[in-house]
Amino acid sequence: MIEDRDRLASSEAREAALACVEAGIEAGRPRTVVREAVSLAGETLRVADATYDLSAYDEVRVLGGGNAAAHVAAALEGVLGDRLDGGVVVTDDPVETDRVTVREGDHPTPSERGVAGTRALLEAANAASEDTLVLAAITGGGSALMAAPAGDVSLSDLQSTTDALLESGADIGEINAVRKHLSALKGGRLARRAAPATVAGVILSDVVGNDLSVIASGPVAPDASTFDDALAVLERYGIDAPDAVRERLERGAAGEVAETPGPDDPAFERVSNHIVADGMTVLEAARDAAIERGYEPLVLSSRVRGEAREAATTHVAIAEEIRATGTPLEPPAVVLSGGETTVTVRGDGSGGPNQEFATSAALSLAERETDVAVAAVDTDGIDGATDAAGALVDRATVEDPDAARAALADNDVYPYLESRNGLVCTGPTGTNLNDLRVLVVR
Ligand SMILES: O=C(O)[C@H](O)CO
Repeated sequence: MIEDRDRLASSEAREAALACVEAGIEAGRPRTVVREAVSLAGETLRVADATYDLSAYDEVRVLGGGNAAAHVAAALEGVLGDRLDGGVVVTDDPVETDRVTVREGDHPTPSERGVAGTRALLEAANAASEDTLVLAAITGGGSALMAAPAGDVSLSDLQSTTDALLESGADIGEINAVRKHLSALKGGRLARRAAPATVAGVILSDVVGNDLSVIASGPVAPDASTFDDALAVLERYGIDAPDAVRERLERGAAGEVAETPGPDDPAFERVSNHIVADGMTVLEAARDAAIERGYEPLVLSSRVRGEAREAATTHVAIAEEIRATGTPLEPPAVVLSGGETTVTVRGDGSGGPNQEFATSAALSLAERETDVAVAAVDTDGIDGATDAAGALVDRATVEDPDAARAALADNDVYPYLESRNGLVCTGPTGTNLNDLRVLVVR
């Protein structure tokens, strides 16, 4: 899965870090998690801990979107066979499917083809009736991919607002509070379209804490955020949004545009959402891979957030303590964490949160001459808007600390890591379960 793996695995610690990354991503693939969570026995469809009697429905359709949505659709086809009637998903990682129509969109910035695919998705939702069972295939990346600008908001308004939000350092809950209030689908509006169909969400979470209303902006989940919240996010991060965006949000805050549906909305009477994989799925598999190689594992948290370069120095401090005093565990050890760090973009380069994490970690390791291998990847294989999943570094990565500092200052770590043979490239992995960080302490 990892390109040029032999070159990257130049020491035992680096090899172990790559093995943990591969095991984590593999465990989070839709074909693995869907087959575990969804099964069919006669007329009874099980989705996680819920069961659905298929004889009660005229049709079963898959509707949804996200980086891994086509893989989820294909896995559902594998389970349901000819009991599945069709459906539509919007994704940037298409795979061949027999019954479900796969429409391509773009991520992280929404695009024209994403809007067209989402239109088809909304039409399919409108066509659902009370005799339809909708399996909602929702995965991370869905907010950008399922683009449905509402009211007078244009696609280009949506694009510039999305780009500004992504560069602002706002967290995903804040970003999606805005996106939900500019959309005809997000914030539970897809469920409203599909009502009175029965909806079973088959969800892969890339959101820390698994808030259903935030994952892919919660197309089939009740939404507690408001137009006021969305305006507050623009204010907090100084986002200069286009006029149509600001006008819609202000009109909504004044009660002139309907709010997103909340938990008491009848649209959710027949909706249940099931998280079939999340960051912990990845961490547990990475932990098992570490144990197999004779390392003592420490799963720090699946909820690490904040500025990537700062999170890195804390992670390195933990590895340093393990080496120096055997606290909280004796080496050889593997420290693992998940979650989603962010980058506040001040420069004008290319990179992503995992690449900035790795560069900052490498700088700390070089400064302290600490012998630890650090891998940091986005499990979808796309860190930031680059073709790298992340990076693998150790203290030898940084020969010239000023060059590493300059790359961080300019948010331009991709070329720096490329020149230091640090980039980890996987291509799109078919899943999206947030970040994975692995520190191998020998
Ligand atoms: O699409 C999104 O909103 C993010 O990936 C979080 O799910």
